[in-house]
Amino acid sequence: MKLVEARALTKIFRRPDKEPGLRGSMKHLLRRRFTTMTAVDAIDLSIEPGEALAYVGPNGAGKSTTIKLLTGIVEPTGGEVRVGGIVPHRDRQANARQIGVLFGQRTQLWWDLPVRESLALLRDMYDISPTDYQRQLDRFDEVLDLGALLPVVTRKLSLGQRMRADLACALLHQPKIVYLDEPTIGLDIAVKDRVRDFLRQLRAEGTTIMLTTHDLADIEGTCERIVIIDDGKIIYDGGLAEVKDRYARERRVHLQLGTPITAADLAARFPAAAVTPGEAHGEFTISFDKSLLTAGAVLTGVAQLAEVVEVRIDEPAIEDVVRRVYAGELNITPGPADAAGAHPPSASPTSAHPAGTHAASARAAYAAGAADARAAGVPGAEDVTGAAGDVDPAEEASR
Ligand SMILES: Nc1ncnc2c1ncn2[C@@H]1O[C@H](COP(=O)(O)OP(=O)(O)OP(=O)(O)O)[C@@H](O)[C@H]1O
Repeated sequence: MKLVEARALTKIFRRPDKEPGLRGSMKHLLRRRFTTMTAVDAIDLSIEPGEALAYVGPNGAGKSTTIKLLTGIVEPTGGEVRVGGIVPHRDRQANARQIGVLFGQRTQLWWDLPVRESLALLRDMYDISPTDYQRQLDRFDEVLDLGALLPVVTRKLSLGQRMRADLACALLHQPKIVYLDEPTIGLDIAVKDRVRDFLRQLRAEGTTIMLTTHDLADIEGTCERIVIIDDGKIIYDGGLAEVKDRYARERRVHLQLGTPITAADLAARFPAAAVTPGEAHGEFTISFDKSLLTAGAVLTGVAQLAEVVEVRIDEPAIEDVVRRVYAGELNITPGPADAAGAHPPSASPTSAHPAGTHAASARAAYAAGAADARAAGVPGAEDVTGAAGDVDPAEEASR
């Protein structure tokens, strides 16, 4: 049985369209206007128990809203969703027992309490036995070095320490599935590595994981499936390795040669490749499509022309691939494996989307390498709260 099953799941937010200031508020009172925003647009998504899924997309694509729909914090405008057989927004308490959630941008720890007290409160809320509780604390101490953080008041934790404590909170009750929304955001490299190690360990233990991130290094080694969402629609759902294979065919061989040779000599030897000279004398990069040439053939060919002193071969990171998808350079459509496979892409309609311009600007920000489009002022990027207040009150009233 599928653990998560969503069919045509849709969330449309309504935002009051009001001019600023008191005058704007008065006008809005007399004549109420709203702008609608389709944050999640008829997505189909299923997750098997034990799967680790990367859910990626540009700012404003609908990732956090999907997670909120799966947690029950937000009620869908259309479609169906079940997690472990439970409809999340109808039975939030029962759903909470089977899920763990981490929103990297906010904490679920009590701000003025020591971490130990927050965990004890969660223990009581989830009705965890003393033995299970102690076993979990021991485990978190081992993998997250939690012990040192237990007596510290949340507001005194650094961001990295807070994230480790939040991970412990999300997993304390051994949930069936854990949703991790940007678990490495703002962390330094050392703490990121630690969190990534922890994710890999969770994966190895068979925990079902849904991971959203802008840092695609987070998903390598943890997720074998990638779902790409853009403009509220799922535009790709398939294997991570397959995406890399199909859309990341470029290889780069960086060479340091010991014999005087020109880029033109190398280019003449490899007509199917692009040759770029490096800054230092004898340095060259040969780029090619791996379906046309192999790194082995390049090395053999170069060795016939010159002495090879050093070699490095680069594969594109998945981040480059996804960035190209966002930038519209690559047209990802489901391949034969997807069409027949376990994760068919969303059959969502391709109607004009009110978020189009917004998403286009987010795509541009992402494509330009902006790791966080908040810095680029993408609207709505900070407009995410983890509370029930997420649901637009006007929208609720209109139901
Ligand atoms: N409570 C809300 N009221 C109105 N619009 C909202 C609300 N929450 C989200 N949105 C809008 O829905 C769209 C999707 O937002 P969401 O937070 O799901 O995107 P995201 O992919 O998680 O983006 P990010 O990477 O920036 O976190 C955005 O345009 C956002 O402004």
